[in-house]
Amino acid sequence: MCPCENGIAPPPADNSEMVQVPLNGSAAHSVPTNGVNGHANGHTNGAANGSAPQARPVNPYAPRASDFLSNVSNFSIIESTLREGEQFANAFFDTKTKIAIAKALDAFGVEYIELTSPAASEQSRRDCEEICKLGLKAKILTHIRCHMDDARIAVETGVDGVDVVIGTSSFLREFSHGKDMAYITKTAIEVINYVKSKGIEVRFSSEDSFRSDLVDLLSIYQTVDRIGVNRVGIADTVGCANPRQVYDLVRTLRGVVSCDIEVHLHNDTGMAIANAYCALEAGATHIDTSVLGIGERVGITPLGGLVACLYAANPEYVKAKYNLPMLREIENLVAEAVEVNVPFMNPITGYCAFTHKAGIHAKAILNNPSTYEILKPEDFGLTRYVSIGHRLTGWNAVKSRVEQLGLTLTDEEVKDVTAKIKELADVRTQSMDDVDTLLRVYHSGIQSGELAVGQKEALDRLLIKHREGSVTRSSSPSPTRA
Ligand SMILES: CC(=O)SCCNC(=O)CCNC(=O)[C@H](O)C(C)(C)COP(=O)(O)OP(=O)(O)OC[C@H]1O[C@@H](n2cnc3c(N)ncnc32)[C@H](O)[C@@H]1OP(=O)(O)O
Ligand SMILES: O=C(O)CCC(=O)C(=O)O
Ligand SMILES: [Zn+2]
Repeated sequence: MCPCENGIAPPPADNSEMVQVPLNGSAAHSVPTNGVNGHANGHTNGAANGSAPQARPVNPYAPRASDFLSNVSNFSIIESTLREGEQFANAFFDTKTKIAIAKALDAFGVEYIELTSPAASEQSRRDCEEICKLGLKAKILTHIRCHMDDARIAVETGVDGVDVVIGTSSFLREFSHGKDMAYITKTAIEVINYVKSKGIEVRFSSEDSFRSDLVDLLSIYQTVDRIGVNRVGIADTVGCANPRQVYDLVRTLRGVVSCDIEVHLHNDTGMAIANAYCALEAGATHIDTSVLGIGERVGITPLGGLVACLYAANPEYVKAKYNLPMLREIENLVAEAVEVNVPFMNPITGYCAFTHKAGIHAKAILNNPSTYEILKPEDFGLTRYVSIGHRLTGWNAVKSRVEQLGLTLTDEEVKDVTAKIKELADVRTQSMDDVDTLLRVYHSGIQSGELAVGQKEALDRLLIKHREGSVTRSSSPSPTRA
């Protein structure tokens, strides 16, 4: 079976159907670079496969030093699984689970953890206090309405900061809270001054920013900036924005306020990661995430996807900042808590994230993983796989398995046995055991002289004999980690 077919299961424990390929040595991972991003000292492996070393190619798309506004390599994550994530339809986090998630996020290294409003319920308030007492490295924030009642409750919980939000679009002004911009501004000033007077951080955010009037927005952001708010937030509450709109709004705001800029981006049209990236390029400083992106409707920028995207831009920066091998554990923890599976195509941790299948890919990957990988699995504590028991396989992938099994075949013989794999795989995908058995039977036939290249009937006879038990079976060794 194709490893991707059953999209929600993890890779088979015995690695059947896949070959693990070496991560070091001649297969060293390198990424073409212009020298600005973290792969500056990477090296291509032109010598692999016997060819001469090649000049390092320049990547015209890597971040440029001239992007003076860009914070792609200078940002903080506000992790909102315990706030926005609690708004996911399936979410119910008891205190123990909230603490486990908060500790895991802290160990991963997120800079902020945002918690549900203590005004939401008595238990929410108690949980907020509990998490504040854990002594985590991450700063603890809570998220409230722009209202003095909520602010008073929030500052009593022991949080390091309060995230204040109020809708500014005509939709929300008319159908949610019913307040005009003058009232919103007046209340925002009162709440911000109050929170500041308690000596903790305060952020002011306009909900539904992209459907709000630009003049209203800039005017209120400028006002709160002048009174010393720590951050202003832009929220794509309905997930309607595209990367260019995000870039433009953040870029404009960057010219208007001197405080930090946070973005909160919903994923209704699948833009949340791209939008977050563009926000950083335009000068945003803080990105809201949740594990697996959980939140209202289809949620917000996922932590893992954002990390993948920013790692691709600057691996060394992201590796130094976060404990990347923890990502899988955190996603599994949250997935279990909200009773979902990690999606098969999830960046980094998806079932097939590091599985290579087609023969053309497999050959190149075996020579140099950078050919078809922008993320190094080992940086995330994960392993690369090459799947070979299918009709898209190629002789180079098969040769690598032959060598892993310690068998000796000529290239011509490997091509011959590859043709047999394809013939069998035209009927059904071959498991790793099936492939290994075929390779062993083929090898012993060649050794004993019962078989030569191109003798299809002789090979079929040997396989039937093997199936009938007249050839001693030996079990396949599990592929070893290089
Ligand atoms: C886009 C977002 O995700 S914002 C964050 C959403 N988070 C939450 O809603 C937290 C969980 N919510 C709750 O527990 C409850 O909704 C509470 C405790 C906040 C309020 O509960 P209730 O008082 O029963 O009001 P209800 O939820 O029905 O309506 C929201 C009220 O807040 C007002 N409101 C809505 N947004 C805001 C805001 N940003 N700032 C100030 N007031 C607001 C509404 O006008 C409405 O007021 P009303 O009681 O005068 O009608
Ligand atoms: O507080 C914010 O910035 C965002 C609030 C929110 O969840 C949203 O607008 O979708
Ligand atoms: Zn949201």
